Amino acid sequence: MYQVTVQVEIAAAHQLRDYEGECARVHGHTWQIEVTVRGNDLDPQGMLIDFRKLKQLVNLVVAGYDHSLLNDVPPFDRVTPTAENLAKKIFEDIEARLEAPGVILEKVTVRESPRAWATFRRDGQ
Ligand SMILES: Nc1nc2c(c(=O)[nH]1)N=C([C@H](O)[C@H](O)COP(=O)(O)OP(=O)(O)OP(=O)(O)O)CN2
Ligand SMILES: [Zn+2]
Repeated sequence: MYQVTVQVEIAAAHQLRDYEGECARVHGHTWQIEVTVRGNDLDPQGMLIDFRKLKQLVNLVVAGYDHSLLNDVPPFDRVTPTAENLAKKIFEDIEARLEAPGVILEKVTVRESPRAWATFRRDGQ
């Protein structure tokens, strides 16, 4: 089994709702979004999926969040933009658009900083 991982970055502000502490105020992060796919078979070029194709897809999915206040961008106008919620939403959006036979989306990790991150993956995977 092979795994391929790519990472992209966005700059965005957010604020936590119903939260006691300074993170309830608007503040920003350079969010790192790490996406891992897996599969058993390589194409004739020896790739599970081209890094560039996967990065393009991730960039497409997160483009609407870059340089935004996440709390203004659906669904985060209703759902608090925690790293966990962002990871799940990005996972679902990538999964819906991933057109690569035999390539399965394994996990999405969203880092607010090098010291704090959240990962979403499907149960049992
Ligand atoms: N489980 C989660 N906990 C917290 C989240 C989150 O998304 N999921 N988010 C926050 C805040 O956004 C906060 O900006 C991040 O908190 P923290 O990592 O503590 O940020 P600091 O910059 O203060 O951390 P240092 O490591 O001290 O620099 C809070 N919790
Ligand atoms: Zn934050």
